[in-house]
Amino acid sequence: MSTDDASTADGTGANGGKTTDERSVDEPLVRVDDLHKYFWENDSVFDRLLGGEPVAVRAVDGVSFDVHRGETLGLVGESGCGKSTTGETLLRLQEATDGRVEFEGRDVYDLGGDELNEFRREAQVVFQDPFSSLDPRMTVGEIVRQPLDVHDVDTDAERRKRVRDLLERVGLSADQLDRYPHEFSGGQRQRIGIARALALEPEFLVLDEPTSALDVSVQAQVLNLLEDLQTEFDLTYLLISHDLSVIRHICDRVAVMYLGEIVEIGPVETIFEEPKHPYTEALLESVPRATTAERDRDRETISGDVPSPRDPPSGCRFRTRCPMVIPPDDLAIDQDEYRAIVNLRERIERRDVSLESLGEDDFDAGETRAFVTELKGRLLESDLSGRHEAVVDEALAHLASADWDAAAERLASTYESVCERRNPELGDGHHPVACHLYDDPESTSGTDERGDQAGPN
Ligand SMILES: Nc1ncnc2c1ncn2[C@@H]1O[C@H](COP(=O)(O)OP(=O)(O)OP(=O)(O)O)[C@@H](O)[C@H]1O
Repeated sequence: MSTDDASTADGTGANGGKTTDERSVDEPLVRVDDLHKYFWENDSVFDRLLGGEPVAVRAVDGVSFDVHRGETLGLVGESGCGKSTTGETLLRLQEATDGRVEFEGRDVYDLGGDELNEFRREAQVVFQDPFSSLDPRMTVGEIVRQPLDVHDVDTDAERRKRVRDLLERVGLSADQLDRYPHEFSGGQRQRIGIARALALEPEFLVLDEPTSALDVSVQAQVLNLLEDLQTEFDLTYLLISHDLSVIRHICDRVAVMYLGEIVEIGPVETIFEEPKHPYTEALLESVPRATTAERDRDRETISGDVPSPRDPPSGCRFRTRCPMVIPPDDLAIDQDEYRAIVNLRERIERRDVSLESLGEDDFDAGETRAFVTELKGRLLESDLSGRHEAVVDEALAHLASADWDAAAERLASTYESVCERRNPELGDGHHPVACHLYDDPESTSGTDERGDQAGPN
């Protein structure tokens, strides 16, 4: 958690004559602006034989946020939504595809020479897996000392003293310097990883799932250690986690990520008590409940899988799983019925409906009716109300002649949602959310329709 006093020891003078306190108010330590990281994949033999264009995996697709001095910003979301790639790209461990990252006001991607070295000292990372991130052939002393050697910091004797101090500070004994990683438990190894990250006295740490490989009993100890170190060394954290209880324990603010984008950001208590985005609500709903009374309530999970970042849905990326997708203005329909028709539409658009056993082509009118009734029974769990049943019947009748496009168009013409046409913007302020449920009708009425955005090349 941030401390009230986020100032550093150097006092006044730097940065245009502002004191560090003034800087802490108006200038974030890290500023991420429209960051993109695409991985280009064209690796399968098939792809090469067909000579197809490489397909971008849009791991991070236009992410913007600030990290203020002394705070812990959490980055949360399901596996594969781009959290680690965001952390690694902003540290310049991966090359960005597009966008800008500033650290203390300087563009990280423009740094070279001494300035880059300094950034490498100031911004460090602690990885998830303390078993694979420590070199098994090095002693613990060598591991913690390595960054000091690489950056040629201090004299030999000072380095040795610093390593001993660091080990003690993270709760290990300086007598354990000559031992190897395999001689330590998971929690102790993570403490070694933290000591190594602190060796160069950084200002900023990316903590990438720092406790998720640890036993639950050890997790809280490591989180408490991270909190203590933050206060003692004026550290700023970006904490990446899929675990909401970890986020709640340690973060000041939370950014919620879905499929390469940030969908909501705000103070931790606000996000937990008054979530706005249906994805945030669904994430919170899917957390196991602490009390028996809470456990008795139905626990909802988020339906379906995260779509592929190679081909994300148009418009709002969560719309394919969203329990609150917005029907057209002129359509009176309840959400369950709308969701059933939206799902049916998607299957038809993907041609993911088996028609084989129903026969194909050359139906007469009576047979077409029977075809539609049979197909509807297979595809929909419950009956639709009058008007909607008629539209769905018309659409399914096109499938009797395997006219997939006509079926999809019939449904699109009645049921197309704003959620698929436009990608909602996150906006600014204390608690912004990227969801059309929160659109201001005045300001969005003239907005460009942006479906599947082209993104950077
Ligand atoms: N080197 C790579 N090449 C191709 N695709 C990649 C690469 N690294 C990550 N990805 C893809 O980018 C997307 C985002 O991955 P990332 O690891 O950043 O997600 P995450 O939210 O951190 O998930 P997790 O918690 O599982 O690590 C995933 O679809 C992943 O498969």
